[in-house]
Order: sequence, then C-alpha cells, then structure tokens
Amino acid sequence: MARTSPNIIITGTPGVGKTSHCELLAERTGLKHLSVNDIVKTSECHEGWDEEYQSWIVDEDKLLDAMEPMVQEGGCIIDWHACDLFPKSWIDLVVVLRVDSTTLYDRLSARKYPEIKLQENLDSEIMEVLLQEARDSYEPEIVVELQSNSAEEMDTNIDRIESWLKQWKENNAEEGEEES
Ligand SMILES: Nc1ncnc2c1ncn2[C@@H]1O[C@H](COP(=O)(O)OP(=O)(O)OP(=O)(O)O)[C@@H](O)[C@H]1O
Repeated sequence: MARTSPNIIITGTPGVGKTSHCELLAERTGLKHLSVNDIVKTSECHEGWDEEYQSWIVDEDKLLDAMEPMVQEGGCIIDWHACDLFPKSWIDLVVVLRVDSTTLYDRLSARKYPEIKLQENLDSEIMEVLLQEARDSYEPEIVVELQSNSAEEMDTNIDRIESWLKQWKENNAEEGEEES
C-alpha cells in the first residue's frame, strides 16, 4: 500500500538532539514521534539491561515486529541512535544530526554518562559512524546531514524538514492522481 505520508528517521549519536528535533517536528507537522527507546521498554523488545552501558540490550527482530504495524501507513518520525536495521521500504528520509565534539562532551557530561559510554559516543561522533551507517544503508539522495549545535540550527533544520515534507506530499499526491 502506498503511503500518503512519509516515514522519517532522525538519527545520530546520543545527545545530538534527536528527541528535541522529533518533538518539535511532531508538534509542527502532526507526524507521530516514535521513540524507539520507549518502544523497546513498553513492548519488551530486549534481552535485559546492560549495567555497564546503562541501556537495554535490544532484540532487533522483536523490535521490528512491534514497529511494523506502526509505520505501515506512514506519517512517523523514528527517533533512534541507529538506522541500519529498518527496511529500506519503510523509509522516505534519513536525517543524521551532527554536533561539534566539545558541545557533545558538555551535553553528555551534564547527563552524568558513565565514562566508558561518554568516550565511546564522542569517538563515534568524531568518526562519523552514524552518518556512514546511514549512507551504507539507504540511497544517498534520501540521507541528509544536519548540524545541531544551537537552537537556531534546530529551527533551521525543522524548517527544512517541513519544506521537504510539503514537497513529498505534493509529489506523491500527483503520483496518486496519475495512477488512478
Ligand atoms: N540544537 C540544539 N541546540 C541546543 N541544545 C540542544 C540542541 N539539541 C539538543 N539540545 C540539548 O541537548 C540535550 C540532549 O538532547 P536530546 O535528548 O534531544 O538528544 P538525543 O539525541 O535525543 O539523545 P538520546 O539519544 O540519548 O535520546 C538536551 O538537553 C537538549 O535540550
């Protein structure tokens, strides 16, 4: 079934601003914010709690089964620090948020992250791990890298995604009309 509204992933290293972007975008557009962390917890898509990393050990198969009915009709903003597990057919746009390492250090320190997790996340951001994962997993034309160091950048990002959404809907309405 063709989607009448797109599915968007907002991804990036923990602390880049995924949740902040998703909440604002959902408020402005009416798209549904799917926090994968919440789904993992509420639908029990995990194999227990990792004490060292202070996070759930995700069961990806269970997670995909839980999410499939949610994304089927489109209109979802998927909020998670990974993107390569989601089937290409689900996704219309992948936004990879980026921040400077000093900004990320400050944000993660403020959250009192365990040292090992803080260092790994900083390394991951510097090495562009999530950006590369997105580029390896999806067509290059649907992957967008956006900076998220300040409130101004976040506003600009939301404006850009809103414009993209409007265009997507226009393009897909035309295709729907041509098909009928
Ligand atoms: N563009 C931004 N400008 C200024 N502060 C920001 C920006 N984006 C996020 N922040 C702040 O950084 C912190 C982390 O943001 P947020 O929780 O949205 O990140 P996240 O990527 O969703 O993290 P996680 O993956 O751990 O859920 C919050 O305190 C938030 O207010």
